[in-house]
Amino acid sequence: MVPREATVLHANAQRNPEPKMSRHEVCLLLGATGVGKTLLLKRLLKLSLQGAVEMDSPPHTLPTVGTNLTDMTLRRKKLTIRELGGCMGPIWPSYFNDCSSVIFVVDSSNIAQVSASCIQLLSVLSAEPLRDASVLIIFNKRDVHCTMSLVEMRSLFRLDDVVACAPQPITMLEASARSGTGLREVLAWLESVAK
Ligand SMILES: Nc1nc2c(ncn2[C@@H]2O[C@H](COP(=O)(O)OP(=O)(O)OP(=O)(O)O)[C@@H](O)[C@H]2O)c(=O)[nH]1
Ligand SMILES: [Mg+2]
Repeated sequence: MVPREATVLHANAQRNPEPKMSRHEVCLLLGATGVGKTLLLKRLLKLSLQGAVEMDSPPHTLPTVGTNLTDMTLRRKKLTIRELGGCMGPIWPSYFNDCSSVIFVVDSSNIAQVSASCIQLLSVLSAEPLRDASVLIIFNKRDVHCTMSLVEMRSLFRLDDVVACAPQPITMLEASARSGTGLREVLAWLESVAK
């Protein structure tokens, strides 16, 4: 049996949606399997707590089967980040109602997966409950060699048109959850959406 990340599994989320979370703002962390969401979350939490992260060997992660909730306090504002495992893709929309922001992670080193991720991104951006959400697209794994440049990816997948047509305010960032590049910018974006 495949070991799994310790998560809260809501397999019946469509039939029995969770009660509304009134605690804090919720930011959804979405993206295909293996793009680096859990590692990113671990790094961001450490960075928010310690102000710096030692980028030695990255902590081990396992595929998230279910959801992974992390509370953060950013400049005295509370934010809950809810990672939805890539394998949960078909039921992501069950979680769209109670969030105010979305981070969508793309593995920019996996060119075969990028086009599928862009299609997934389009369906997220066109979801009615997310109409007013702030959106951050992270091109992760920029530490891996031989990846396409962000300019090439934007042009190949017409990302500038996608962003221009979307109703949401969208920010795009390059990052590496492994090396730490771009994580401060991600944290600054989270601070801007936390209330
Ligand atoms: N080189 C490199 N590897 C990364 C980076 N981010 C994550 N990884 C690795 O990618 C693998 C998958 O990372 P996870 O964080 O578990 O991926 P995930 O998006 O949470 O996957 P699911 O939970 O299955 O949806 C792990 O081996 C990570 O160490 C990065 O920026 N660079
Ligand atoms: Mg995960």
